[in-house]
Amino acid sequence: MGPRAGRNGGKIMYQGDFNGLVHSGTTTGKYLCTQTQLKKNVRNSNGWLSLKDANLHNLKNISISIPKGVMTVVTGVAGSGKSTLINHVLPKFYPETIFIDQKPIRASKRSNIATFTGMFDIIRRLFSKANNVKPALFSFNSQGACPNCKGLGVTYTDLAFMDTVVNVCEVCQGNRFIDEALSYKLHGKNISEVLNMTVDEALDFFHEKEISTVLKRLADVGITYITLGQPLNTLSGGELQRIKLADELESNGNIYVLDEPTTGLHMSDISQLLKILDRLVEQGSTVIVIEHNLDVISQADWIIDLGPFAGQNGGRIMFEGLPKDLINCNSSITAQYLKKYIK
Ligand SMILES: Nc1ncnc2c1ncn2[C@@H]1O[C@H](COP(=O)(O)OP(=O)(O)OP(=O)(O)O)[C@@H](O)[C@H]1O
Repeated sequence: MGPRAGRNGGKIMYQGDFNGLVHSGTTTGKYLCTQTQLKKNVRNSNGWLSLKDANLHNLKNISISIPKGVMTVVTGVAGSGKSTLINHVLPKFYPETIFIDQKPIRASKRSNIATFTGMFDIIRRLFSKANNVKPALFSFNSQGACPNCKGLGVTYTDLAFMDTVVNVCEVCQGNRFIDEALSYKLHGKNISEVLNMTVDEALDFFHEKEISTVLKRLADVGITYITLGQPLNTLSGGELQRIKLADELESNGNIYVLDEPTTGLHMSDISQLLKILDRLVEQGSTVIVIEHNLDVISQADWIIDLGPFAGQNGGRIMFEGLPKDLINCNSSITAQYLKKYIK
């Protein structure tokens, strides 16, 4: 399916056998043709995070140093202790660690990209100033809300023993606002039309620095095609992860952890994710990724491999060091796979 995401997707790009897909010229086909290579120029660390005597769950009293200012990938078979070490032990030593995951941001049906990024407050102020009325009139959470759907744009009908039925609000026709709010315009568009703009369209529409900076960050992580008003609870895990990363793009000196961030991502999404992680590192942050995906492992500056097996048969450090040296580590299962699949 493709060719891209959101409104720009939804078309069948190819159907047939695997061989045909490889030669189809589609984005998926092109990625299947490319051979993964180990990163040649790894970055140097600018310090170390030190974890001592970790014995939680299956960890065998291990002590380890994780390089700062580079991307470390933590590998090992399922159940070897990766999450225990990085998600549970690391924050005990470094509570400032920031976890970026694919989980819902806020379950609220009312949150969207515009509210989450703080852009909506600025947009409401612009509407207010242009029309000399209160900003609250342009809020679907208060004064401007359609009274029938309470600003949700849809109504929910609970049916016993069946899924809730969702209908477009018959009063506002899904645009969430009362008529008075919709009668006011900013550069020729009403507030509902603005929320229906994609990030790309909004970048053309808004020239105010406060808004375009936020929009640019979203575009940088590939969120160009989502409308400002799309509820956060309808975004995919990969999209949520990118929105969280967009929020961090200007930060530096932080410690970020991502636990299997490639889950559910297409190969082209993975290369975009790697570019974002690189940008965080270039800005002076430390990135630690727990991953099984060879495309990510191959781009590490430093690798920590746990094993040898799962549960009580795991919890030991099999390897820590540069990716090129892992290849020669005979006791590591990860090394055997790296040798097979990576040039
Ligand atoms: N809360 C817990 N209590 C007891 N044992 C646990 C707990 N959490 C994890 N374990 C065990 O510790 C071991 C390591 O689990 P962990 O989740 O760290 O593995 P992992 O390498 O991250 O695996 P995966 O790749 O499947 O996520 C496993 O045997 C697991 O069953």
